[in-house]
Amino acid sequence: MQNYEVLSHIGKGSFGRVSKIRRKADDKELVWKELQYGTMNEKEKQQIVAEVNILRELRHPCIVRYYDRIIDKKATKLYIVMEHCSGGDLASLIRSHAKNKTRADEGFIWKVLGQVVSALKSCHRHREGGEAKPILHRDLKPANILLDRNGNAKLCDFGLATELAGTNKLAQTAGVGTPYYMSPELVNSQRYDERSDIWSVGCIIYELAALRPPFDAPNQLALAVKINEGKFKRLPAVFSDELERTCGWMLRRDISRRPRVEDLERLPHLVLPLREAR
Ligand SMILES: CNC(=O)c1c(C)[nH]c(/C=C2\C(=O)Nc3ccc(Cl)cc32)c1C
Repeated sequence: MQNYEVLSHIGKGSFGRVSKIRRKADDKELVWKELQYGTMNEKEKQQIVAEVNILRELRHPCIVRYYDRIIDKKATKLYIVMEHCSGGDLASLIRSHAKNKTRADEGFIWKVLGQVVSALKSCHRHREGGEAKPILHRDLKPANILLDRNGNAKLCDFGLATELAGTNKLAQTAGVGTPYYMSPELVNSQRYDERSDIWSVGCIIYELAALRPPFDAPNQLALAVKINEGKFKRLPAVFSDELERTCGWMLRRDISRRPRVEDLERLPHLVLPLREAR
């Protein structure tokens, strides 16, 4: 703890408070997520251990970097030290556009989609010791997509991530938020897989364009009905048919008709321009 100085409290992750800190050795600005494990049950403690292990295993430019973990046994607190992203999170950006009655640029939206798909590919296609070991995020939402100082997207908060694909488990949403981004199979506690994360990405990209989620309701029961109906308004006319079609593809109710990361990578807007021949 003495190696860091707390600068400010900047948000709330799953299970804990997020603070901006300074590493005294080199003045580097980082964050830590503070977790009070003394009041956690065994399942929550296992989830925290899983989150740290997953963060340590995943190294990707579009996933917030893990630096360190500190255990304060006296206070029964765990601190996970990670990369600071000065651009904040997409939820704040969406709120700001809605407040100022402005729209996100379509090019930016495609860039965010490309970077999130790239990050998810490193999760869904994770391998360990030559064995496929897919990692599902399971809690993708605008607040869990951060922006660095150059406006590049970074996935964060693997607090509900799991290394088990396809188990018939309902995501235990630790937060109290309304599950706007939950797929039909999770809502109906049916079998799910990596394409449940893709549904959430569809909701996020839709909301970044429309400034409201595709499925909205005053309570969780009404929201579940809307998610199962699967009907949502067309994006504002300023956005291209291709963005509209791509959101519709990710928001297919039938999980087998939804794209996987490789399908999305082939979208023309996501094929990164080849470097000019030198
Ligand atoms: C309005 N939001 C902010 O100002 C903000 C900023 C500048 N950074 C963050 C959050 C994180 C940040 O900068 N790095 C992080 C790593 C892990 C997690 Cl769970 C969260 C963060 C936030 C919420």
